Amino acid sequence: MSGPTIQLAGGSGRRIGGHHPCLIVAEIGQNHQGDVDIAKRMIDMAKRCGADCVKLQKSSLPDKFAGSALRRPYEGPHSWGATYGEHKAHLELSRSAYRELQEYAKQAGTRAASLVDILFTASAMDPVSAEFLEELDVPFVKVGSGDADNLPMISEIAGRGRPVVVSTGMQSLETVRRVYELVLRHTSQLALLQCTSAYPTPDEHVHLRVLQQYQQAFPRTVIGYSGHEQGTAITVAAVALGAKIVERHVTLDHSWRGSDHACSLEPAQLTALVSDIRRLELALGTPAKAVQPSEHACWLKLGKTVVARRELAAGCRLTAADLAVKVAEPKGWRPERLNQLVGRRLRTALQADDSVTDDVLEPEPERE
Ligand SMILES: CC(=O)N[C@H](C=O)[C@@H](O)[C@H](O)[C@H](O)COP(=O)(O)O
Ligand SMILES: C=C(OP(=O)(O)O)C(=O)O
Repeated sequence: MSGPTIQLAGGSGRRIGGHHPCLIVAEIGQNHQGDVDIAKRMIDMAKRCGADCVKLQKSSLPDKFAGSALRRPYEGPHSWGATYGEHKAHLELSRSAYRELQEYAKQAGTRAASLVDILFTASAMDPVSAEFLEELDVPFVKVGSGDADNLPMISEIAGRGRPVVVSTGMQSLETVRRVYELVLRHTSQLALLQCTSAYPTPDEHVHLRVLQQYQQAFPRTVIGYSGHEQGTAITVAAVALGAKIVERHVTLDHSWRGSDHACSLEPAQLTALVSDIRRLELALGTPAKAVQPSEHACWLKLGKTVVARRELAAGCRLTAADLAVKVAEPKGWRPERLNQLVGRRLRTALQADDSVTDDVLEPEPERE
């Protein structure tokens, strides 16, 4: 069974889920440090490393945060202002910057000498930003974990029919089920991502097996993974467990100021992640067990065959004690059929270690 798929919007023509390659999303988030030029460098980096999509986080600050949250002091090594409001204002890119970056992403393929562009989208951090992303005609709207229980906003987004990808950090299975049922009332274009919202996430809090739980509990949707752990191995494993979208924060430098850099992938890691996922997809193959053409050379060199255990005269009737299993030339009878040789008569004499081939045997007597 190939499983549900989503047709991405915005003219990309791409599908995700089913047998389609895993969509690899490079989450720029706010790692652009509030600087459009860094965001552009990150788009080019993501394209060069082979990611399918870049993603930012769009907020309208007074719509995402109450005054109390904007006024709270925010001091520390990752802060860009004395209050959380100042910090977030520094990191928020304007609507015109988003338009500029969307155009820039459209040309990313050309700059990387590739025929394929990189998809560009963002998470809608509030309903006003969700409307803006609709205007931008993004391939899908991302709903981050902080909004996974924001059913009013999710309902509005799903009502517009554009594919929606919901991360489910900080949520219970019951909440995720509500999201699933709500979105499916509007559209089938839904993906649910297992996520743990801890930066970085301790390995024991990742729970990749939730992917299997989601596949069973939410069979009509595409399942994926948004990771905040360190390194790439766990995200590759998520694909082995069936994730059809993976999202990871990316950075140009782990040591930069900002809460997300520590769990973000630098370019070499992103390249390795993409290459490992693509190798894994090939390696997952099909459930059909079959001898592969590439195994032939090994079989010729090391495959076993039935041989004479000792010198045997022409005309003798073979017993199990006459036969052994060894690597030999030429290939003769396969060891799994050794029992069928017992009672057969030899047409030609054999030396010890000679292969038992069809042409050393008298024809099998006709059965009555
Ligand atoms: C839950 C959620 O939105 N998480 C986002 C996505 O993973 C994060 O990127 C946050 O925006 C980021 O960690 C916030 O950091 P600060 O509070 O230092 O701006
Ligand atoms: C918070 C976000 O995502 P996640 O919950 O997947 O980290 C986001 O995309 O803005």
